[in-house]
Amino acid sequence: MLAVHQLTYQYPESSTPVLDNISFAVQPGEFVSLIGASGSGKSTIFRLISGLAEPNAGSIKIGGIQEKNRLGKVALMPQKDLLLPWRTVLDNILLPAEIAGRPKEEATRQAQEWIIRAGLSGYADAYPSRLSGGMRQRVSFLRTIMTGADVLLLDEPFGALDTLTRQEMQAWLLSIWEQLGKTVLFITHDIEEAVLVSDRVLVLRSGDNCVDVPIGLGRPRTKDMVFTPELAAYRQQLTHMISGRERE
Ligand SMILES: Nc1ncnc2c1ncn2[C@@H]1O[C@H](COP(=O)(O)OP(=O)(O)OP(=O)(O)O)[C@@H](O)[C@H]1O
Repeated sequence: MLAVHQLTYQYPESSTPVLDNISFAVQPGEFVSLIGASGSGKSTIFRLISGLAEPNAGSIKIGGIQEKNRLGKVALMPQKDLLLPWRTVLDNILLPAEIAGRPKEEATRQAQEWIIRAGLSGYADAYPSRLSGGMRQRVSFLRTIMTGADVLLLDEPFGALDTLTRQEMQAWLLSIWEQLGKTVLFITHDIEEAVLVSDRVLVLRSGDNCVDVPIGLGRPRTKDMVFTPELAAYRQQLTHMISGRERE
């Protein structure tokens, strides 16, 4: 579904490339996390995949096709929810449909259905200022899926949430992902979260290619899995990989 091949990128202001010869692939319907030290280039990969910047070398294919304009095929959910404060929940969610010129009635029906399935019943006409952090992220996610894109790029969506809300949102995201069947690439700083939600974890290390770690935990995932020895072993392996200690 998504194939990144020998990607290299250097910011014009910088003297060294932030990404050097990075390759990985994500299969249709997979949930893959991207982890790595701060500054290793995770958000830059998202900028390149979503077409906000062009790589210096390498290729990005969606569904086997390399196209400059990837809008509509991939959707980016940024760290900050960027909800428009003057629009209601429903109107925020409808924004991508409006931009794409989709018929309003059909898009509204779809958005209202998602509002119910996402546990936001009764909030369609509320303004973002009335919502909790977790609710804002749900609205932001629904807006992302209303683009109709097959590949969703989620850039640390739960980074600003407290632990309990974060656990709730992880379970929520997995249940929606199971209904949607979309391909997800997910950036997180939280190794436990990466293991708990993913089929595979990609570890990005500055000046190195990324390492692919398949996660053999069964599905559905439950929050109690964080207490299992399997998860503890993955946590240790990934922590060592990020810090480079597995080479010692
Ligand atoms: N617009 C820019 N111009 C120049 N350098 C940039 C720009 N944006 C990011 N960088 C640099 O590129 C490197 C990678 O940044 P990026 O945001 O992709 O990393 P990240 O892994 O997502 O980091 P974090 O985990 O802290 O969000 C960093 O050293 C950063 O300072």
